[in-house]
Amino acid sequence: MIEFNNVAYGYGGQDLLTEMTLSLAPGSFHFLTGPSGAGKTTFLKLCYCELQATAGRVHLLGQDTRDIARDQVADLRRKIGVVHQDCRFLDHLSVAENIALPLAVAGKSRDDTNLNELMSWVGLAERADALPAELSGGERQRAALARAVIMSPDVIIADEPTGNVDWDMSLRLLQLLVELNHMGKTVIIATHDMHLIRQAKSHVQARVLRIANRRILQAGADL
Ligand SMILES: Nc1ncnc2c1ncn2[C@@H]1O[C@H](COP(=O)(O)OP(=O)(O)OP(=O)(O)O)[C@@H](O)[C@H]1O
Repeated sequence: MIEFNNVAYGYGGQDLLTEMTLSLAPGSFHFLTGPSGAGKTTFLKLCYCELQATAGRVHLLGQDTRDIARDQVADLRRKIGVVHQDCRFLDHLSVAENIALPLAVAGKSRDDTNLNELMSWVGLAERADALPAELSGGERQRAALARAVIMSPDVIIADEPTGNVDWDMSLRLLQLLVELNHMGKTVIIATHDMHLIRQAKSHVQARVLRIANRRILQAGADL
């Protein structure tokens, strides 16, 4: 699903990440951890073709990212839902309209039944008409997750989804991501939160990737 073969990436000519070789299987659940500034967001960007490796090969959903033409990147990204660290919304659109935005961008019609189901699933049915500015941190994260999955992607990437929410909300977000994984989605979550990783153990077979010394280490089969 996601394969790295001796991949390196650096900003401004110096390698931030190097010698990354790994394979994330379809339907797998991975946490990505490591110190602040280690390169977690950078690694995730390589996983959704926001950045191109400066060395080595990255295959996403069977395609070598070097061979993907600019106009094909949008197609690929529709198969990879991303919850960004600083989830941003269009302030003048309602929560429901923001969540449905990827459909409009892709030129697809909006199915209100599906949208309502999705909003209920993330617990935002009552907030459909609210504006983004009126949402709490946890509601924003759940709206961002709903927006990331509205195109039914194969892969969900979440960058610190529980960074600004309390423990109960962290568990709720984790539960949603576990449910997506149980539906067959490949899930990758960057987090500093070791409690969250331990908590996941009883719900999902998760693996941990750790960035240390510019390299990605697989932390073994268990947590
Ligand atoms: N566009 C950029 N140009 C130059 N340097 C960058 C750029 N983006 C990130 N960096 C640098 O690369 C390093 C890794 O950043 P990255 O955001 O990938 O780390 P991270 O592990 O996700 O950090 P955090 O846990 O704090 O979010 C940092 O030193 C950062 O300043």
